[in-house]
Amino acid sequence: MSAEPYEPEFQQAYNEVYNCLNDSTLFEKKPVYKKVLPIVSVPERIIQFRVTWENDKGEQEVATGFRVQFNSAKGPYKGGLRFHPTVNLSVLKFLGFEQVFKNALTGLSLGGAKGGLCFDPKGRSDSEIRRVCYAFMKELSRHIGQDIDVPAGDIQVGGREIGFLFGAYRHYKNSWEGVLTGKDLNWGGSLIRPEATGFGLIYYTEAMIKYASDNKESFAGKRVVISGSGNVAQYAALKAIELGATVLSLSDSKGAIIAENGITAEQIYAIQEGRSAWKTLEQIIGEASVFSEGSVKYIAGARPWVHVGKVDVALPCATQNEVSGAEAEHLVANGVKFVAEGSNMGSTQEAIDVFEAVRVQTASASAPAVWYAPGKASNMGGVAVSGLEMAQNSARVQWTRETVDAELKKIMTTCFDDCVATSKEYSNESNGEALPSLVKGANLTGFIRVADAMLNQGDV
Ligand SMILES: NC(=O)C1=CN([C@@H]2O[C@H](COP(=O)(O)OP(=O)(O)OC[C@H]3O[C@@H](n4cnc5c(N)ncnc54)[C@H](OP(=O)(O)O)[C@@H]3O)[C@@H](O)[C@H]2O)C=CC1
Ligand SMILES: N=C(CCC(=O)O)C(=O)O
Repeated sequence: MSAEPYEPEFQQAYNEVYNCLNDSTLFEKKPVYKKVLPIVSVPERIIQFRVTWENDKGEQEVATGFRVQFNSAKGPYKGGLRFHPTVNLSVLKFLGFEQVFKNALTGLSLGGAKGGLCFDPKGRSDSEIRRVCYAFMKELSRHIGQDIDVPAGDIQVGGREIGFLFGAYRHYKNSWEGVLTGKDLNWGGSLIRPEATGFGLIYYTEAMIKYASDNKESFAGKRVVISGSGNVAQYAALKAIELGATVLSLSDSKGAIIAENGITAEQIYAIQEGRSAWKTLEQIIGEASVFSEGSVKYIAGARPWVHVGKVDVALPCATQNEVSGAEAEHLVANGVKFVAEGSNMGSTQEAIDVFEAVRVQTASASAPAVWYAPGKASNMGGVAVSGLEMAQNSARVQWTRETVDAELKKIMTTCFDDCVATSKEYSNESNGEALPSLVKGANLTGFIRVADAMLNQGDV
């Protein structure tokens, strides 16, 4: 498929799905699906709009906003909003395309979408962020609704932004409805939603560890390298520590922190607090008392993958294409056994090829192997709990923390089982001893569910 204009991120996301479907027996066993891919890879609707506001200096600023409503065959459009200067149509089409199949993997009635604004909120006041959110929602509110399209957070869209966006929608539409997820607990939010992506990533990875070790191993004692230091990275690190792992790193766009003896929960809370004031990791570890003993080092301009020694688990939790082919080779050389993405398309195709090549070459499932999970499966916990928030909103109730966490864990482990089963069902690999391919299993499972809905409803 040649995408015009040049859209490298979307092309990469499309190629991954295309290659997984073609490198399996799916089209041989069920030829009807061949005609679906060209259709499902075109968004149902793309909305692009001007956003303008007064900044803190009283100057008028302008930026371009988007909402890519990719597919609604399985439910209302559902997906995050990203506020970042790298936001463009290629990035949002890749994110929306991933979201279609990710949301299908939850087993919930959710379509796929993604949106955002080409804008850098860093260092801006709450008041200016509010003005931006109201200006953004002034247009977006024409195109969304609890049964139409339900946005949520993503990079640099967190609880504060969801609050302003929700208030804007309520004022513009005179309607209180579950039109956004990630809301505050005091007005329709769900317990566990802030933690959901990170916790779900750990639950999925735990399922990988247990399967590959015949239930003999868990996170306990594992050395874990994590990138990012935002919402996903923080809660993935906290849950990994709770399960007995040693978290060796976190990072941001300026550099990485490395702790050979592990980062503590208290240090993660200090990072959480510092980031809310737009502080960088370097500033935080230089100022917060919990870092004063000096056991954590900062490396400017670095990603953590090549700065940790022996490692068992790698969890990319920052942004797309944050693990290169060379970094993947370094991780494999340093003993990594499990790679699971918290970020969307966190690994380059070259990195995926490295991980998958080691998996296939493995003589037997019990031998040391590298097992890679794509974000559409392993980071699906966020949108899954968003779906649970929508269910609570529809029933006008709020479930307990334990209920939501148990449901999240069940959704993640069921998704893992589905990926394994589908990979085995449509495998064309001769090495029957190798671990199943989770990237193929995830893409085929999500695609089949969406394709069946589209075929049933006359989309194809
Ligand atoms: N929030 C959610 O519900 C979900 C998020 N995701 C994905 O997880 C990833 C992280 O999202 P989230 O934690 O919510 O976002 P946050 O904004 O909370 O944190 C993002 C982190 O990634 C870093 N980062 C962002 N862009 C870049 C870049 N271009 N280069 C290097 N580092 C970068 C940020 O550093 P800095 O602060 O310096 O910019 C920050 O540490 C994204 O890929 C997102 O799409 C996936 C599923 C659900
Ligand atoms: N940013 C998210 C969360 C989307 C959602 O909760 O609707 C993602 O799944 O990438």
